[in-house]
Amino acid sequence: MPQQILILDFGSQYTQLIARRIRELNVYCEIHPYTHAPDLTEDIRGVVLSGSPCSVRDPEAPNPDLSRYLGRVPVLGICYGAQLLAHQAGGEVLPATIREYGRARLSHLDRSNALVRDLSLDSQVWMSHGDTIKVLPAGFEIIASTPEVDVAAYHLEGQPTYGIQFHPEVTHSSEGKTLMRNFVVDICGCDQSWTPEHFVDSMVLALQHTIGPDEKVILGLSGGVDSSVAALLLHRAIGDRLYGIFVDNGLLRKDEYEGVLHAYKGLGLNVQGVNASQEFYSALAGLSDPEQKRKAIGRTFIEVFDREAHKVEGAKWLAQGTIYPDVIESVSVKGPAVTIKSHHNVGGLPDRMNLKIVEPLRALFKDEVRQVGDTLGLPHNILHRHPFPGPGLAIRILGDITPQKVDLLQRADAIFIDSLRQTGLYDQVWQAGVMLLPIQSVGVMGDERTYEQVVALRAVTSVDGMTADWAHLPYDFLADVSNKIINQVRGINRVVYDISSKPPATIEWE
Ligand SMILES: Nc1ncnc2c1ncn2[C@@H]1O[C@H](COP(=O)(O)OP(=O)(O)OP(=O)(O)O)[C@@H](O)[C@H]1O
Ligand SMILES: O=c1[nH]c(=O)c2[nH+]cn([C@@H]3O[C@H](COP(=O)(O)O)[C@@H](O)[C@H]3O)c2[nH]1
Ligand SMILES: NC(=O)CC[C@H](N)C(=O)O
Ligand SMILES: [Mg+2]
Repeated sequence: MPQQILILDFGSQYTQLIARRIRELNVYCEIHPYTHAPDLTEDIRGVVLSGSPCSVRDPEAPNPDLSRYLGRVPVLGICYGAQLLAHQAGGEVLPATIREYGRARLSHLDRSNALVRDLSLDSQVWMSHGDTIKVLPAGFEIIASTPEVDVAAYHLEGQPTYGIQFHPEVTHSSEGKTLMRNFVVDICGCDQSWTPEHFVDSMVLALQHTIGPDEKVILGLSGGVDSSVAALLLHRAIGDRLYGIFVDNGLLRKDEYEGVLHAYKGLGLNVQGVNASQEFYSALAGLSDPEQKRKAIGRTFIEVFDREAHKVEGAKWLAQGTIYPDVIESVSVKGPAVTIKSHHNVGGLPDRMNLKIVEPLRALFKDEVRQVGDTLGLPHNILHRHPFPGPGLAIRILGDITPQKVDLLQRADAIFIDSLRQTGLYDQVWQAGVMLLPIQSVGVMGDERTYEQVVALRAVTSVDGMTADWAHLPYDFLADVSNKIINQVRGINRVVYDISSKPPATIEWE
């Protein structure tokens, strides 16, 4: 196991950001819910306690026994974490007279202290709290203050235990990164060796160790980043004992099936293309409810995949492109979120297949997956491909699905995406696509009345797809795309642009 920082999660909205900041320092870290705090092991070099929506004054609030860490490795409490350490040691945490959300500036700093050594006076920090530490326990010293908050940061004398009221993990804390570096590198002594190259080398060894010398692995490939990077890693570890399966569900974009297969062959991957369009169309026939469509697609994926996997004799493993946010969400302190959309998942294979699961990307965030892909030589067009949903165009055709509608949408979508590429706008938006609406509208073309379909263009900016804003594409660009679609795609006489953010809308329309 690499050296690591343990992050105990108390349910803060910023916990993943703490992990992001530590990973950016090339130090490995893991988030664990406070209810499952692991024992101290040699690889754990320090512990960060996250913030929380709870108040330490509430008898029901999280209050785990931290004695297994305190005094033995450095501990940094952030916001709730800081309040909790002070509260447990006999200090006093009270509701603040004014609740503080937003910017503040440091007005006092003890620069002899390693945590805040190179911060500047007047540095902006981000506050988000309703409680405040009024009285520090014996032995705790203040190392930073703001005009509103005396105890903006503290240190327990003689021990590597620290607390900060503000949030160094958010970018609004202008020297937050420096503070995190001081803790992780100087105080915990981590050596910043967690790099993509290091990850590739150690993961290849680990995969060779886990997967027996004659065992075969099956992997569903989609042409997307996650499954492609997983494939390259596995290929490096076990060569042609990796069997990739790429399913044409009849819902891919124009020329995508051939293009993706071609790219994979070029990478030396052992990939089988399976044309199952008719099966998907049959399963979708007559369905127009979004959830029913998603479920039918998920079911058909499993049937096709199951059948194809059985053709690979001696397969022992199923590989999946699961990434870290998927893992964290399933063990989150906040519990499972309500279902907005049922995401299809080829991973849901029937138990009777008896395959063991291998997930080489489970520890990585999306941008780290891209860095690893880059290290492994994944071509730019796959590496920076916009995300594309597994159910494909079926969730961009509102209402029931027919091959004719898929064909219409494929042509409109190709014009939009090609135009984005040609104008260099493709890399500036996070995801783009076209929606085929279940309505017709009146138009006039060459003096004749038309009564044809409407499409909506969708382009968003985002960091992780959880929230998104509509992309402010230039009017001239939109005008050009609209013209091209209406002139070149027979059956569409009107183009609109979707200007909804997420939330309250979602990126896909179904
Ligand atoms: N057409 C397909 N054929 C085979 N497997 C598929 C197909 N579409 C999706 N999958 C499987 O479903 C998984 C989930 O898809 P998802 O879109 O979340 O990830 P991805 O396609 O690998 O990457 P990205 O998020 O960049 O699109 C994929 O990793 C892949 O294993
Ligand atoms: O693999 C996938 N299977 C699915 O069922 C699925 N549904 C939505 N998406 C993608 O997820 C992101 C967020 O989409 P929404 O804002 O529409 O929920 C966007 O990037 C969507 O394209 C899916 N990806
Ligand atoms: N961001 C936080 O951790 C807040 C801690 C606590 N709920 C407070 O309001 O002070
Ligand atoms: Mg995908």
